[in-house]
Amino acid sequence: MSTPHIQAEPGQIASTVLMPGDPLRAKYIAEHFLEHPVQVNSVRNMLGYTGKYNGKDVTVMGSGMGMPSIGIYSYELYNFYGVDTIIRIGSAGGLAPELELMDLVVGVAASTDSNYATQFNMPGIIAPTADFDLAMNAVSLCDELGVRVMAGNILSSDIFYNDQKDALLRWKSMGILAVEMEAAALYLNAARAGKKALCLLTISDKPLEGSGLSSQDRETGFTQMMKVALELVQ
Ligand SMILES: O=P(O)(O)O[C@H]1O[C@H](CO)[C@@H](O)[C@H]1O
Ligand SMILES: O=c1cc[nH]c(=O)[nH]1
Repeated sequence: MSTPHIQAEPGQIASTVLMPGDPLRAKYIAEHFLEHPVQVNSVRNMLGYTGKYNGKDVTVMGSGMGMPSIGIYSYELYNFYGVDTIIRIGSAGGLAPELELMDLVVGVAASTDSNYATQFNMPGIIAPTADFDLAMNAVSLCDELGVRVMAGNILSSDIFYNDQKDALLRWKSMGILAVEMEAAALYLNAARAGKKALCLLTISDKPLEGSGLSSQDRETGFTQMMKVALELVQ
């Protein structure tokens, strides 16, 4: 079996998948953290690897940027490959004043400006949420490791360069901690499939202040988040 976007054979994908947006971040994690990594996907260069971490099977695969992209990959992983848990490990723009570059954020819920949820035809507004145990365990692990972390509501936006200059300020005024571009679709696909998801983020930018990390740091610099995510693998 393969899908239009994933060439892996059945059994080549572990029940837990770590998903950075950047496929080169997936390659970096496989090469630096996994034992015996095997490449299981290269369709569209969306690199995926399966290996072991502390004796446990884990797959690391890119999601691409934005909700249409992670919507495709998470749907296929949950529904065609029997994946149980997807942990997104992404970069984000910090909105909460307490957040500094390289701090971690646990996305307990993902507010959004996207229409992704309309396909589910809910009779109201559904709140895309993380798996509670995964979120709690991630915060505990950060505390144990002495990693600075905040947990709460994040924004999954369709728009990186927004013409509405006050949009982020308005989300910030409602307590949104950070902005990224995938978690809401991931959480909704997990809910629909009856599966688990979490979005862990590293603050790579302070968009309201104009500071940010280099592209190289975004590819390889997020080792604390990578370790926390790998420790969450059951
Ligand atoms: O670093 P990743 O995981 O790609 O996440 C963030 O970075 C990209 C934008 O630069 C978007 O995908 C956003 O969600
Ligand atoms: O969506 C994103 C991701 C990283 N940094 C941002 O400012 N926005």
